[in-house]
Amino acid sequence: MDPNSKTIPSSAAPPEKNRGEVMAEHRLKTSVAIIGCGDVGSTLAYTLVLQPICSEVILVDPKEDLLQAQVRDLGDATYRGQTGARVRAGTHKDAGQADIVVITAGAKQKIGESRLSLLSRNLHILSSIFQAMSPINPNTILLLVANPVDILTYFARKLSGLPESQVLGTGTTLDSARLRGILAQKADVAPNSIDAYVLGEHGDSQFIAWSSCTIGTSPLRLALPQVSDPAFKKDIADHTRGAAAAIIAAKGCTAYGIGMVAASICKYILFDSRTVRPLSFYQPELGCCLSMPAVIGRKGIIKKMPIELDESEQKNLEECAGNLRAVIDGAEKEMMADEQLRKALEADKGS
Ligand SMILES: NC(=O)C1=CN([C@@H]2O[C@H](COP(=O)(O)OP(=O)(O)OC[C@H]3O[C@@H](n4cnc5c(N)ncnc54)[C@H](O)[C@@H]3O)[C@@H](O)[C@H]2O)C=CC1
Ligand SMILES: CC(=O)C(=O)O
Repeated sequence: MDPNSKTIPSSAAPPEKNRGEVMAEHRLKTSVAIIGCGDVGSTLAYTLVLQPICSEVILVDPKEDLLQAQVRDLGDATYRGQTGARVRAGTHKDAGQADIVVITAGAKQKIGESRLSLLSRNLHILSSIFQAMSPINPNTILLLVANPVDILTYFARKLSGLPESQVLGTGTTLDSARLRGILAQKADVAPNSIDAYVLGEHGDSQFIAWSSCTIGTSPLRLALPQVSDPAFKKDIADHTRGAAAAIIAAKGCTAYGIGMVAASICKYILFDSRTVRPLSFYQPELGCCLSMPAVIGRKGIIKKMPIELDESEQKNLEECAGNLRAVIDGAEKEMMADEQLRKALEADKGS
């Protein structure tokens, strides 16, 4: 062989790629579809295009003028091309082929309204979305954001026909971020030095897993002795549970917190990062979807992470599951009375 030749001999094995190269190549081809580009969907899209998370963001919304305007505005934010992400409008069918489909479509709470009051409206929207996306990419990961997120995650699992591990809701990740924020203020440390979870419903029956909270490696009772006072714990829990209502009362929606939470979950999935977060996913022993700590990766929920709950937290969990189960039972009856929803549910039973 000519020693000066630059041609690679055909028998040479291609050089092995390291994990970074594999992930970079993978990132070149990854798409996140966002169904619903109102306040939450557009904030999520903005958060995604500012970080190197995916190569393409597909927006879907029946409000054509809003959709085109969001795509143009977000496109303007990508002009420097630092992350390489592109934004485009798509149909529900296009979205169903994406690597991740994030569902933010639906009604939102008005002042004083609870998340559960949105159920009937948002269940109809959810069912129509799955009909329009069908046939969905069997490897897609579905991330539910629209409320009531635990109940919609439960029905998305049924309506999509996807494996349980591929259907998850943002759940109490946002509530846990709020909890870490307030505990960080009280303890005068950075929020990322705190490990503290809100579990159960992303809603009124949520509870804090106090017994497992730590700051650094210190149990909370050592790092923040005020937690021995029940009134202090109640204030923290009320502050965390009431955060959404307080923000909505003043500005009409919450968007930045959930935008960051949902974008981070997309990143954990696409980077196969195996990060632990409290996500809403199906709990067979409880018969509903609610948030428990889980390991997230490229295939969705990789596994449930065990957590020790004390007696009162275990009671909270069971009460929370009982409430959610009662709402699911009521919604299933409503679905059976509604022709379109009944067909969607029966199609799932037949598959
Ligand atoms: N899980 C969480 O932590 C959070 C959940 N949310 C929930 O997210 C949802 C969206 O909130 P916002 O963006 O503020 O509401 P929004 O009203 O600003 O936007 C909703 C969008 O969904 C669109 N939409 C309706 N039907 C659709 C369909 N079939 N396909 C595609 N798009 C459709 C609407 O046209 C609208 O543009 C609400 O249910 C809200 O409660 C909001 C914040 C946090
Ligand atoms: C709206 C909502 O669910 C939240 O901000 O927690």
